[in-house]
Amino acid sequence: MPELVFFSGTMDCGKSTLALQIEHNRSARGLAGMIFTRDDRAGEGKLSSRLGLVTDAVEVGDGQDLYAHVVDHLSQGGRVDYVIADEAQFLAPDQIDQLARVVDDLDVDVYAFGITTDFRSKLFPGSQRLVELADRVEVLQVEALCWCGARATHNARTVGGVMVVEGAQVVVGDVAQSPDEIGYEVLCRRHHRRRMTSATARAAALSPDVLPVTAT
Ligand SMILES: Nc1ncnc2c1ncn2[C@@H]1O[C@H](COP(=O)(O)OP(=O)(O)O)[C@@H](O)[C@H]1O
Ligand SMILES: Cc1cn([C@H]2C[C@H](O)[C@@H](COP(=O)(O)O)O2)c(=O)[nH]c1=O
Repeated sequence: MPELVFFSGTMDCGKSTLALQIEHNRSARGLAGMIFTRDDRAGEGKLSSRLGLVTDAVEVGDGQDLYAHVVDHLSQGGRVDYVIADEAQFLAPDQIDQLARVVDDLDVDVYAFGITTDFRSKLFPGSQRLVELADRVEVLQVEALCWCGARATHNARTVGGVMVVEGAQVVVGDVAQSPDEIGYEVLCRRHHRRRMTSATARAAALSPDVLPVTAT
C-alpha cells in the first residue's frame, strides 16, 4: 500500500540527507521521483543537505496545487513513482491534503521531511497537518544533541547566541550562523524552557557569581 510518511525531527538531524538517499536509491533502480521543496537554504528549486549533496527540486509556491502538479506531469506523459517533499513545514495545510490525495488517488508513495515545531515550540501548520494525515511519523535515528549532551528535541532561534521568542514564524536560516545574524540552535526541552543556549551557558559558567569562592 502506498503511504504518506512524515520524517520529522529538529533542525540538523539529517532529514534532507535521508531525502537525498531515498531519491538516490530509487532513481538508481530506474524509478522516477517528483521532488518538492520550499525555501531551502541553498536557494530556489534546490534540496540540499549539510553533507554537501544537492539536487534540483520543484520550488513550491503559495497556493500551488501539488496534486494538480503531479497529475499534469502524468498527463503530459511523465512518470511519477514516488514524491519527496522537503522543508514540508513550510507547506500550507491544503498542500499536505493534496499530498495525501496523491497517495490515495494516484497510488504513489509520498515522503515528507520537516521540522515539527518552530522556535517557540509551536507546531508549523504544515507539520500539524502531516501529523494529522500521515500513515506514519518517523523520528530520525541520528539524534541531534543539545550542548549539554541530551537529545535535542527543540529548535531555538538565536541572535548573537541569545535565544529569542519574538518574531515571524518563518525565517530561513541555519545553525552555526555568525554571532550578529539570526541563527538557530537545537536544544533539549529543559534548556529550551530555560532559554539557555550554548553561548549563555558558557557565559553563566564564566560569571564571577558562579566561580568557587576561595578564603582570603
Ligand atoms: N562534516 C560532517 N561530517 C559528518 N556528518 C556531518 C557533517 N556535517 C553535517 N553532518 C551530518 O549532517 C546532519 C545534518 O544533515 P541535514 O540533512 O542537512 O539535516 P536537516 O535536513 O535535518 O536539517 C548532521 O546532523 C550531521 O549528522
Ligand atoms: C525553528 C525554525 C526554523 N525555521 C527555518 C530555518 C531553516 O531554514 C528551516 C529548517 O531547515 P532544516 O533543513 O531542518 O535545518 O526552517 C523557521 O523558519 N522558523 C523556525 O521557527
